[in-house]
Amino acid sequence: AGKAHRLSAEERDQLLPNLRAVGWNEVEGRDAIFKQFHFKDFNRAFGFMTRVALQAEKLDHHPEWFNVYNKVHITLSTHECAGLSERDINLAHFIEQVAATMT
Ligand SMILES: C[C@H](O)[C@H](O)[C@H]1CNC2=NC(N)=NC(=O)C2=N1
Repeated sequence: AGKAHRLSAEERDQLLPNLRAVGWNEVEGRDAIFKQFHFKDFNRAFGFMTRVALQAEKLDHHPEWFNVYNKVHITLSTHECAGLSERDINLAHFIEQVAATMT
C-alpha cells in the first residue's frame, strides 16, 4: 500500500468538503474525522459494523468506533502518520456506501 502521508492543505481543501457535506467533521485537538450514525435498530447497526470491519481488515485500515444499540460513532485517523491520510478518506467513502444500504 505504501507509506501513508498526512494530507496537505491542498489535498484537504479538495477532499474534505464532500465528506463534510455528509456529516463528517474534523475532531478538535486531533488530526482525525468523526461521524455519528443512527440506524433503525441494533441489527442494522451491527450489520453495518460487520461490513465495515471486513473491508477495514482487507484494507488494513481500521476505524476507532463506539456502539450502543442503534448508534455507531466513528473516528478515522492514520496512526502511522499521526493524522489524516488518504486511507481515512477512502474508508470514509466506503462507510458512506455501506450506511446508504442500511438506512
Ligand atoms: C501493522 C498494521 O499494518 C498497522 O498497525 C495498521 C493497521 N490498521 C491501522 N488503522 C489505522 N486507522 N491507522 C493505522 O495506521 C493502521 N495501521
